[in-house]
Amino acid sequence: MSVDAQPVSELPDPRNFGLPVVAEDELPEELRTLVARVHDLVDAVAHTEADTSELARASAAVHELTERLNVKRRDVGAMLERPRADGGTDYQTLTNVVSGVSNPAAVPLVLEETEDGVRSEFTLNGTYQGPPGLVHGGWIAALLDQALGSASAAAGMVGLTANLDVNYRNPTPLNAPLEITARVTGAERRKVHVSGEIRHNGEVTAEGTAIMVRLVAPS
Ligand SMILES: CCCCC/C=C\C/C=C\C/C=C\C/C=C\CCCC(=O)SCCNC(=O)CCNC(=O)[C@H](O)C(C)(C)COP(=O)(O)OP(=O)(O)OC[C@H]1O[C@@H](n2cnc3c(N)ncnc32)[C@H](O)[C@@H]1OP(=O)(O)O
Repeated sequence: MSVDAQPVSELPDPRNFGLPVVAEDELPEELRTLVARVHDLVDAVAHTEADTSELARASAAVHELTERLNVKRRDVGAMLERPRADGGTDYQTLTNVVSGVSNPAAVPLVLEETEDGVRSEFTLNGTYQGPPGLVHGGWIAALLDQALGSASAAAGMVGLTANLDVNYRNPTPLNAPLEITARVTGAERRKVHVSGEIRHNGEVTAEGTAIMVRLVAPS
């Protein structure tokens, strides 16, 4: 495969796409704590066997809380801006459902840059259940999509997924340590070819390839 697309050193500025940007240090620690607690709450609700009066009390409390938080809402599409170790700037969608820092539904997946791409270790609780005790295949695809897109972005080539191909090799367990890795394998014009895997105890449970099509900032 030919590699004739030169990676750009800087990611495109989301402001050029009309998106609001939030600096990482503007994000209060209290929000991060709330996100982590609501993440645990979802798992608790999914699995609770509390009695009906307890359920009614919890339901009223959550409803009241939702109304309070909705009084002041962030724009959809807000991007989180943070400095990179190499002096550049990294951007992430703040509410991304797989890795968004402010999204309690997110895994959350914290992808670190490696020599050849990106990598993360993570564990999925019962919220992500598909077959009994196993991770839902759609979420496996979402995790791979995120890692593949991040590998492309880490190489300076931010794009949208045009094509995603996933093979499920072995069941992916809940509540067990998992590893995800992804890298760019080639690029031609605006197409970026990426591949990645999810592993449990070193064994591949799922692998994926994708074609990301690089974004062109509006002029
Ligand atoms: C939105 C602004 C964001 C600003 C961001 C700034 C900074 C962000 C920084 C970091 C982000 C970090 C990480 C990102 C991590 C994860 C991302 C998650 C990824 C997703 O979750 S993303 C959601 C799902 N995704 C979509 O929502 C896409 C819907 N779709 C489209 O929006 C268009 O379809 C598009 C844009 C894909 C292409 O459209 P287009 O008009 O721009 O390009 P065009 O058609 O000319 O194709 C150009 C070349 O791609 C080939 N090509 C096209 N389609 C193909 C296909 N299906 N299969 C194989 N090849 C294909 C053609 O054959 C041609 O190839 P060739 O050069 O060889 O002729």
